[in-house]
Amino acid sequence: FGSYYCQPGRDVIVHLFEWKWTDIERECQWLADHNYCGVQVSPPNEHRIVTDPPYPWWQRYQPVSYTMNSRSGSETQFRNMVTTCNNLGVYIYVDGVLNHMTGGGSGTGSDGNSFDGDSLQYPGVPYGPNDFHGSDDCSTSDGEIHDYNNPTEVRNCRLSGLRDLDGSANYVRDVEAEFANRLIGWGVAGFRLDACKHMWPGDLEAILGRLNQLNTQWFPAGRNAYIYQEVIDLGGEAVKATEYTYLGRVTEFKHGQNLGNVVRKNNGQRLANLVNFGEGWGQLSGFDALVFIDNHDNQRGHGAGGFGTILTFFEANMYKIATAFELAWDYGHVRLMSSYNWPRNIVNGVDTNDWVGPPTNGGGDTKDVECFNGEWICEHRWREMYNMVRFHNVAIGNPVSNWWDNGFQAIAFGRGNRGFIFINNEDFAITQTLQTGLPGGEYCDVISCDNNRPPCGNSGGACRATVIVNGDGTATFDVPNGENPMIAIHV
Ligand SMILES: O=C(NCCCOc1c(-c2ccc(O)c(O)c2)oc2cc(O)cc(O)c2c1=O)[C@@H]1CCCN1C(=O)/C=C/c1ccc(O)c(O)c1
Ligand SMILES: [Ca+2]
Repeated sequence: FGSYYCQPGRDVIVHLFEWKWTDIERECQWLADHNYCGVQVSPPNEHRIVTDPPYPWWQRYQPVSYTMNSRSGSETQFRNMVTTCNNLGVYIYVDGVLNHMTGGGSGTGSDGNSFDGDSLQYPGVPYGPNDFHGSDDCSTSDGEIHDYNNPTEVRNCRLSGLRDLDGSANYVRDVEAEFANRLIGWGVAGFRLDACKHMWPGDLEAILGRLNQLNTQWFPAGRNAYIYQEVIDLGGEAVKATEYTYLGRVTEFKHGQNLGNVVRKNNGQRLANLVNFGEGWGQLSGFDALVFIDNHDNQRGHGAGGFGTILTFFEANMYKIATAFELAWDYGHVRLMSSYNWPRNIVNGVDTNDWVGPPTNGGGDTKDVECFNGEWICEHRWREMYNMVRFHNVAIGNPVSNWWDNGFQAIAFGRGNRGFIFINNEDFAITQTLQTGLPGGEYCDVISCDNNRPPCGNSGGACRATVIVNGDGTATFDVPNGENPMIAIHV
């Protein structure tokens, strides 16, 4: 389940976090025009409506049932989005929350179904007490996870109060597989499975074994759903990401942590050290890894070294450096984050507003997306991002080549004869003549310009001088420091 299907020349997926289905449907034309492979969407099934704090983003991660009315829209809107996007060759990956239901307390979900977390009643499914882990599965006094060095506790006890489903029960496995198969029938291409660290690999295996193959209206016959499992493994815990790689891909959280530390120059880290970035840094095999700079949770300061490590749109210049490297490098399946803005307020290392949900008119609705209006960040639409997606696509299948570094904070490397990038994270400009491996000719810097070949397109005056590659493949790079300290060229 670790291999994925993209239209030719496409590869990168983007997480349109908390976008409504109607907005994603509209965005798929632009995503097709810019050769993105697909979109990760927020959990589409019925979720709790949390009012204290008011409508936090993590209410989506408290399922009430598997019916399809959520903050992002209705079943019809979801199915229309899948059809429109699939017809454009932009595929949909669903965020599946299979480990748990809600926390304690009772109420009504986003699709009008009641629930009672205290008595373990979810009539919208239906689930009852028998479908959850109990004291014979979880041995802690309060039923909560406390010891992350106890793999049974991590799987069978409650994660921050969330009612923990018994994934060993055939009924639970059948119900969850039926939910996934319903979506597969509509044309969904795969799933991001939430909180897999808290599920037994064997239980996940049983659910995946129940999945149908993808809808042949859009996919070749015999293709399995693409599966990537969220396992937050930064080392130091009993549960390892490698326990899940036999089932599909696994999120590699060390990737964003390492790149954040290197680009921030934390504890003497150097860009030159990236020469063997990937498995050489103790990360998963690139063929098992789903990689990213930040995700919806750690962009809010949770985990992975908190605010001093993970890079986000708040640190835009460093974020673009890390993303350009990630897209030019040849490791893992890349997922870009696309965020909404919120009033970050760090007090004693914690963001007091880390719960804030997407832009709303109040009352837990979500406003229509308008990129760059101060509310929706749309990182995937930043020129530096979508132009490096094109670099990434052009370079697919070509090895890293012609590596150069200055031993410190400046590097350059190519991808066969397809592309070449120079990244200068020093605090001074650098001029260097290097072997690029590219055919001779005139190239535009795709970081600052619109096009890869003249006419470069001025992109608001940002476009820097062109790069002349000589017949022998050498070229001279004049790379500034500071804002966008990179030059990237490709055929
Ligand atoms: O302080 C919080 N949580 C306690 C810290 C535990 O963090 C959580 C982890 C978590 C954190 C670190 C780990 O190493 C780990 O194995 C699990 O995974 C979740 C997954 C969910 O589907 C729903 C959740 O509420 C959580 C969660 O609370 C706040 C308030 C409740 C939601 N939440 C949160 O912070 C919500 C976080 C969250 C929500 C969805 C995610 O997919 C995710 O990765 C994190
Ligand atoms: Ca569990």
